[in-house]
Amino acid sequence: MANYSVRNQVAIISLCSPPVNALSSDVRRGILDSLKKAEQDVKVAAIVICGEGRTFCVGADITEFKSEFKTFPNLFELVDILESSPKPIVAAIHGHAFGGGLEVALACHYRVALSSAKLALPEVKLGILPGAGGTQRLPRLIGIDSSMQWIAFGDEYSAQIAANIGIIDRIFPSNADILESAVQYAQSIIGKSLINRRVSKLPVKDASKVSHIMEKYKQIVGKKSRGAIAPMVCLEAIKHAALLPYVEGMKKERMGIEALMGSDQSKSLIYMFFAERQVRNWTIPGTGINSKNTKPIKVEKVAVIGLGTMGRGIVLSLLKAGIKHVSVMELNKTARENGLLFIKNILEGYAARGTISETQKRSMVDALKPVSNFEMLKDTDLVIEAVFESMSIKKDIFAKLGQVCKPSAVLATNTSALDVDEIAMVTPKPKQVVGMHFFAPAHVMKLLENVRGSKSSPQVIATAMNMGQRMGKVTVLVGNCHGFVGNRMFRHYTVETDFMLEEGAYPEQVDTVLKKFGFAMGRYQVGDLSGNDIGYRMRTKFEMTNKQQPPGAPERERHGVRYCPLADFLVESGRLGYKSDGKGWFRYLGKNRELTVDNEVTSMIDSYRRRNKIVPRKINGEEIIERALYPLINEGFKILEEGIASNPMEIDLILVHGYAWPRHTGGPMFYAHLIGLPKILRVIERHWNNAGLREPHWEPSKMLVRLVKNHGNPDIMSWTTLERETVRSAL
Ligand SMILES: CCC/C=C/C(=O)SCCNC(=O)CCNC(=O)[C@H](O)C(C)(C)COP(=O)([O-])OP(=O)([O-])OC[C@H]1O[C@@H](n2cnc3c(N)ncnc32)[C@H](O)[C@@H]1OP(=O)([O-])[O-]
Repeated sequence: MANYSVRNQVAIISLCSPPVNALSSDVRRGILDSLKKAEQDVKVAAIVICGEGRTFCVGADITEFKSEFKTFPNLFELVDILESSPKPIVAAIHGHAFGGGLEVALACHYRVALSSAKLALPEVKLGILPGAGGTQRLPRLIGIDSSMQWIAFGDEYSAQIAANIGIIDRIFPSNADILESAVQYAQSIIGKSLINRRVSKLPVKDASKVSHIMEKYKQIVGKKSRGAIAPMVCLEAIKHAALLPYVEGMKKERMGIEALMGSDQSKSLIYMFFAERQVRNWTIPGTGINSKNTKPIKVEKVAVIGLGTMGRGIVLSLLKAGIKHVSVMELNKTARENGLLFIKNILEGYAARGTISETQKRSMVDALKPVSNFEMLKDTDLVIEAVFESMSIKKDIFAKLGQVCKPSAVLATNTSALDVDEIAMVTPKPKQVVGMHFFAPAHVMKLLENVRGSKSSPQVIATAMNMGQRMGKVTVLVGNCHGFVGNRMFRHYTVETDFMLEEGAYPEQVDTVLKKFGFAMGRYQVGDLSGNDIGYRMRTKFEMTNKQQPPGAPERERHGVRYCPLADFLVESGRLGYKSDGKGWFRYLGKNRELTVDNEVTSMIDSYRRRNKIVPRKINGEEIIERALYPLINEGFKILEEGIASNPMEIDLILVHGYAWPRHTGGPMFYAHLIGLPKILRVIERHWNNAGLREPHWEPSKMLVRLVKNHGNPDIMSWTTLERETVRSAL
């Protein structure tokens, strides 16, 4: 709803829909009713629209998208009604003016804001476009170029930046009373002509350059938002602002939003939006323990052990989260000095870019406390171990931590695959131990996969979850198993793509198909970037690499299971990727490290096929997608079945935020839901029937089989409940 009052000739319409004043049908109706009152009241000479509570308005109510166009006034009707008001309207912005909220503001005749306010048209991140005149009004205020930047990427901007380019007419200090300031401002413009204040009537300044600007953004969008439809539709809509009168442009905008709203990509992105919020409410499956009934312990002092790539990023994440005491322990002098220098340089960079102030930078540097022995960690609240991935080294460290740390200290390991329970058992209090699996570089990557050991106490879990949220991470709680959720699933993707190389595909073909699907890079380019030796080291642990095999051992089999040694040959011939002189699955040439196909790799694959008498066959894009992605989805169902993740959203967040799975498909589980579970199962069963135990990753998940058998293609939100019911009724 919207509240209405009048103060000294100024009518105040305040949006009131906690917590973020989304523009539900009630709020839109409230604005319209209040506007009518203000227009009819002869004592009112100007109008202020503001938001109650913590924010101005975050835009359309996403939960009402299905009925958005049906109820009067919908948003695009409302903005035109506002703009045509004969009385001047001032938008008073604090907190956020996002999406439809900013479009309402653009329809007002003046916009004022607190300096702390943030503005954005982020609809593209929901797979739609700013369909309430945003694509038509913004270019008339700030030009085509800036509008494409704002709308096609949906990023947020400070009120000051918005003022610099002409969106905001007056900025007030962040501690000012926005309503009071806006009312005074409104009084100052009473009686002024509205002729140049109706944005839809203004010309687009850089309209003549539209084709050139459009080309520029098409290129950027093509690279940055691979496979996403909405950014291109946004660009088209903005182009129409330059080429057509406002009314015609609005018709095009409407066509654009009608095409996008309800599309699979939009559904996926909206699912992601709610998943990112839902995941804060963690739960331990089958126990009744959850975020609502468990409190974290208070964490003031944190320690990080190890200042390698992971440790440095973790320290930076803690500093950014405002932790005032971060002990860092690295026994190797060079690594310690390099690590501290790296951290300080990054902080300098943040300060130079204005991401943090000089004062904040100084206090972050002051918070760093290098320590040289375990004794010095005795009053630390949370220790995060981030040393080399070796069970014996980690056990050594945890044994020492168990001796010196206070009993309430939370002891976390940043392992990416090792058994958290085994590590915990060397301490006197395994319930204090938890996994915190960060992703490199940890100060950049949004994902934190927290691992509950079988003994981790609820309070310890709550503390790790709370710390992740304080660091601004998408923090997902998972159970303890080899590779946890992400690495466990992703392994099948690499295994199966390598099998396709054996059978007839080439790395460039596989990568092209995966990039078309939406991955920023294909599986082989990612291998080259992160280093093909990483996987090799892992395979070495399980005695699987080519070099470890005794003479005469079958080349394409390990422990009775199908195996492709091509990745081993690559590493054993020194092709680790970017870092080995630009040689990996591909060759990276020149200053820009241009990716090129390398005949050496092609010959290696060809001769391997000849040696093994494999007759190559044509593998099409559909097969590549199915074989690369479906085994991974199958593993996702096994993870749900085992209670390692408590719902599909958690799995999807991990793959999207940690493994660059394209967000606009909603993650592997949502993608499976869109494709339809019966089709997914059919393909999995076909491969399983052909390969059997030689390819165990194709063994269908029992949960997937049960869901399809009993419910066909149930809604993703019901999967875990239906599974629980089926299992319970079978007992
Ligand atoms: C149709 C014509 C064209 C117009 C299109 C649009 O405007 S499209 C819209 C374009 N606008 C956007 O895309 C903006 C989307 N919103 C955001 O990006 C962020 O909310 C924020 C950055 C504005 C504030 O972050 P923050 O960390 O301070 O807060 P928070 O994120 O935790 O949210 C608090 C609660 O509010 C909920 N909720 C939030 N927004 C909406 C909404 N629009 N609707 C419904 N609900 C919404 C959110 O789910 C959460 O609920 P929970 O979990 O407590 O039950």
